[in-house]
Amino acid sequence: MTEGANSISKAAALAIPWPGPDSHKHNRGRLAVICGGPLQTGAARLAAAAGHRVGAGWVSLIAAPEAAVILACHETERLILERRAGAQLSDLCEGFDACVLGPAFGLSEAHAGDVLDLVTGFAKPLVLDADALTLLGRTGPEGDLWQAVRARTAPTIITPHAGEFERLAGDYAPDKKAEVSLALAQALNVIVVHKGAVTWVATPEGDLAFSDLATPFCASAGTGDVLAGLIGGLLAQGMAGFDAACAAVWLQASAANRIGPGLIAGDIVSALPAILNDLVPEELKRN
Ligand SMILES: NC(=O)C1=CN([C@@H]2O[C@H](COP(=O)(O)OP(=O)(O)OC[C@H]3O[C@@H](n4cnc5c(N)ncnc54)[C@H](O)[C@@H]3O)[C@@H](O)[C@H]2O)[C@@H](O)CC1
Ligand SMILES: Nc1ncnc2c1ncn2[C@@H]1O[C@H](COP(=O)(O)OP(=O)(O)O)[C@@H](O)[C@H]1O
Repeated sequence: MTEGANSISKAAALAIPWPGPDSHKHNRGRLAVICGGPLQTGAARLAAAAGHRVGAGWVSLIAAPEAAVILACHETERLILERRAGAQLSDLCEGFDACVLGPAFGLSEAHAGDVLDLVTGFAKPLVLDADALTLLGRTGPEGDLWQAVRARTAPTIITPHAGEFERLAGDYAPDKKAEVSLALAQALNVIVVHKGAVTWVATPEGDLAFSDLATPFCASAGTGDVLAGLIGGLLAQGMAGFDAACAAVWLQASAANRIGPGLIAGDIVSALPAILNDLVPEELKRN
């Protein structure tokens, strides 16, 4: 079944959108990243910074007041959107082109309700990662949330690591990673980015690609949050789901490889401009 799978190469990243003379911050893609509680803001900040670096022109972090104050102490370029009691995430995300939900979000019933609200009410491309996937695994195929994800018409990209994948689809043999990724993509009607030393990207239509490019120094907290943000940033700029996922996987691996030993997640974000400069059309290149 994996015979038709493509190895993700630089060509995937050459397809990313570039700004032109008519670009301004609001038409380069507006990305929303949903933040968790006040002690858990780092993961969303990593995702938001990655989405911003990869070209989204306007990136907002959406957080409850206690977390918004923490964000305000850290953020310079990202906008902070305070979520007052009773406000629905789907309402706050109106006007954004894509959204990332899950990194360090939380696992309570209220969080599960928020995930269901956004999955149902946000009709644009959505990246579900981390806690959003754990909550999805809890409801299982018969649950409201699973059914709501299946019913979405806008692209949904999920980015499970092996532990999160098992919560969604159960145990699998290591040599069946491609097959189980495709099966989950079909079962959930989503694009699956099944992370690890080999990362597989699978769609419900049967597209399949893989990357084994990334340094094992990627095995470090927050690197998956960066990947989720990269995908979100590319989706916000209008890239199709599978293309955005493949490009983000290549960019994350290439930026990480440029750092190597000592890598921590934020370094991937910092290494991106150099990687992008190697890809950008000549007239936009830094000299
Ligand atoms: N800067 C931050 O604030 C960060 C916050 N994070 C958040 O921390 C919370 C816990 O994240 P975890 O990723 O530990 O998720 P989980 O706590 O959901 O899963 C970890 C469990 O899964 C198992 N597992 C199996 N295969 C694994 C694999 N390939 N990679 C990771 N775990 C695997 C582990 O043994 C462990 O028991 C999430 O909310 C996450 O978003 C992380 O994203 C790291 C960075
Ligand atoms: N051994 C490895 N070799 C290459 N890449 C890895 C390895 N382990 C993890 N990664 C990559 O690092 C990232 C880790 O993501 P994840 O586990 O979700 O981290 P976090 O939740 O802390 O952000 C993924 O992109 C994954 O593909």
